[in-house]
Amino acid sequence: MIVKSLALSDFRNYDLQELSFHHGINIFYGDNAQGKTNILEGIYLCMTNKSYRGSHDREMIRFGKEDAHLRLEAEKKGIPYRVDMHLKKSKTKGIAINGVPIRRSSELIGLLNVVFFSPEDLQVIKNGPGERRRFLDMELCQLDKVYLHFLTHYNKCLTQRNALLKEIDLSKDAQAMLDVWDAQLIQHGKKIVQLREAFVGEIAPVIAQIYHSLTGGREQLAVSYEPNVSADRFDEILFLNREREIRQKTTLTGPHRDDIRFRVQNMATGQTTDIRTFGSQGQQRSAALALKLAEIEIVKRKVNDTPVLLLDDVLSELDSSRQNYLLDSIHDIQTFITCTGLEEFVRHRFHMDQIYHVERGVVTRVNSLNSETIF
Ligand SMILES: Nc1ncnc2c1ncn2[C@@H]1O[C@H](COP(=O)(O)OP(=O)(O)OP(=O)(O)O)[C@@H](O)[C@H]1O
Repeated sequence: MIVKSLALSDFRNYDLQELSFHHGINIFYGDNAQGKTNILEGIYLCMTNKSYRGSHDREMIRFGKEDAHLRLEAEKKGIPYRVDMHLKKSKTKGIAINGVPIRRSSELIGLLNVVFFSPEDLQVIKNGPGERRRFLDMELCQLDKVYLHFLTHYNKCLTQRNALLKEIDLSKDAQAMLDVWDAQLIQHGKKIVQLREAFVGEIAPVIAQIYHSLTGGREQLAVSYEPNVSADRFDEILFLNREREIRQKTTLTGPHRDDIRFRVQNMATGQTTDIRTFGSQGQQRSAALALKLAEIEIVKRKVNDTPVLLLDDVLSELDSSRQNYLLDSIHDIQTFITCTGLEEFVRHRFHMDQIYHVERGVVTRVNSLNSETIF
């Protein structure tokens, strides 16, 4: 799929900006804090209803304004889509798809497919399990509406159950209320565990294959799902943990405590290491890159079309062999890259289809490169 255009008004540091894009590689370059990431954020927001940075709607509205408007035109499998978004300071945003307002924002999710890659994603292996769960959730929600449904209900239920645990005594009435929440937690939690298990099972061999070629066959990566509790034993373990949860006033059992394990085997020595805690920075970065590239592959398989790729300042964080690997892998995908300068692109002869210069919330198309633009 491709994003054809984006129009922003009063979004972040943009007053009015209209942009059309190339179906290949689009580069946004400029100094720090000029508005490059804001463009990617606008694209991502229109495609997923969420800010990749986790910002609230009101934070994305231009300082001093009450509303922001975004319009994105895309094409998926030859079918055109238009997303209009109206962000409001103190009300929920309005969204229309092809001119028709939607009642629930979940209707937008999964319609268009995007993969975002930022320097923070390179930390996903070494950071805490919350980041790895976030990866699972973001992927699964885009690919599976059923997952989104279970996750939303599970999270609501978890919040209610934790609120009850904060107040609960051991009286019969309170325990009966807990039983009600437990039944729902189990019902939705089991589905989440099963869907995560299937997803990791599918993505693991793809990650392994990419990692293998990234390391020139020297290392093998095994990725596995590490559920806090298996779907079969959820009821039993939740019941066993009840007293402890009442004492600690929080839910200790369930997929909100899951993780993904990354183990690397050195082919020469046979030694296996859990790279979440013992990996070198290089191993953790290669695994994170493999994870992102596998994400693209899985979207391609499931949707039968390529996702759009957003690379936010990520190339400068990779060494040249990983840069080359990444850029070689994405030749058939519409890509948006932000960077502070073009020097590296020119030096390594990386392919660029359209270049934009970003300065103080104004984007201009660069039609020819000269030494002034590059250095
Ligand atoms: N709601 C807002 N209203 C107006 N300006 C904003 C708003 N939110 C952020 N900004 C401005 O946007 C700019 C940051 O933009 P952005 O994050 O896109 O930078 P960037 O060009 O990607 O920089 P870097 O290379 O440092 O990542 C800052 O100048 C910031 O003050």
